[in-house]
Amino acid sequence: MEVGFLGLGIMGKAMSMNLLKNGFKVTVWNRTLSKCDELVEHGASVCETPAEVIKKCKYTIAMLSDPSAALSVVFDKDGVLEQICEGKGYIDMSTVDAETSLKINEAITGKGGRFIEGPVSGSKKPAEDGQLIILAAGDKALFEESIPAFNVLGKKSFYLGQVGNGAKMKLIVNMIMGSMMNAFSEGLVLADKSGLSSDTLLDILDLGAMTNPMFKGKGPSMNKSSYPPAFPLKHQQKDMRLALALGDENAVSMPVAAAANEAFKKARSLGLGDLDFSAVIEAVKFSRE
Ligand SMILES: NC(=O)C1=CN([C@@H]2O[C@H](COP(=O)(O)OP(=O)(O)OC[C@H]3O[C@@H](n4cnc5c(N)ncnc54)[C@H](OP(=O)(O)O)[C@@H]3O)[C@@H](O)[C@H]2O)C=CC1
Ligand SMILES: O=CCCC(=O)O
Repeated sequence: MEVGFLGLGIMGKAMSMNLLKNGFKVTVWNRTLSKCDELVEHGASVCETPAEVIKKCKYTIAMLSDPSAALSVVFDKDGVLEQICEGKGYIDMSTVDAETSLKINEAITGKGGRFIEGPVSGSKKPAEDGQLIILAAGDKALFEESIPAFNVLGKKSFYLGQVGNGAKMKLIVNMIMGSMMNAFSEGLVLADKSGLSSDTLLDILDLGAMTNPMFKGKGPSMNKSSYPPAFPLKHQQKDMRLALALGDENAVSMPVAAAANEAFKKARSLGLGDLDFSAVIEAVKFSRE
């Protein structure tokens, strides 16, 4: 199976590498073209524009930073829309809001192409290991045709119905994650400021009802003030912002998520946006100094 891949950031690079290792022919494009070099060394072909990738491949996956990037790659000059047509499928796995996904769906299907959204849960390591959780929605036949690729990229693929449902589900999952990360950060800082060992706190949490891979995976490095980016903080704040907008639309009061969003905004204003989202603990420390 031959696939195109647009966007080689932390996730896109790991996902496209995984497809290559599992026997897929992959044609890549990235805005900063030099980021394609490593993939080419592993057997990928490269194109200079998204339109060229779409022209070459029956199926193209995108993994881009945010709504504005997802829209620009489709609608701008040399973008996806210039070559999408009947017989071609576009699979956007970026985390965006439902409105963005619906706009892209309308444009793609208006040209005779097929579209699904497929945002993912899971970060850099699950992407490298093919252990993502795929939250797909849209054209059912395209979803089924994408299963061989999804089985390489992920451990489970959900089909959630109409376009927009995947985006909404993903934002809800990440809203919960961002709120949890804030509560966790406050606990670690409070333990430390109260004269307790935050490493011991991790051991205690790990033995009880709140044990989870996020606390277990990120806690030790947070206690060392180390935040190598797996999931960039700026993207987590984007997801909180989009989830809060979904709350607005549905008149759901979400004070916990709103407070978490403020902490992520504070962390961005401190210049921490490109670090891992666990760096939000620095905003908690800052507010207590
Ligand atoms: N990292 C993670 O753990 C996870 C991330 N996600 C989501 O996946 C998506 C990608 O995340 P991640 O790989 O971490 O992000 P990165 O910031 O590492 O990569 C972002 C990608 O988007 C491209 N891009 C940004 N703006 C534009 C634009 N205007 N036009 C074209 N391309 C653009 C970048 O290109 P360039 O290299 O030129 O800057 C890069 O390829 C995001 O939506 C994120 O929320 C979902 C699950 C987990
Ligand atoms: O969107 C990013 C999700 C990160 C994760 O699920 O660990």
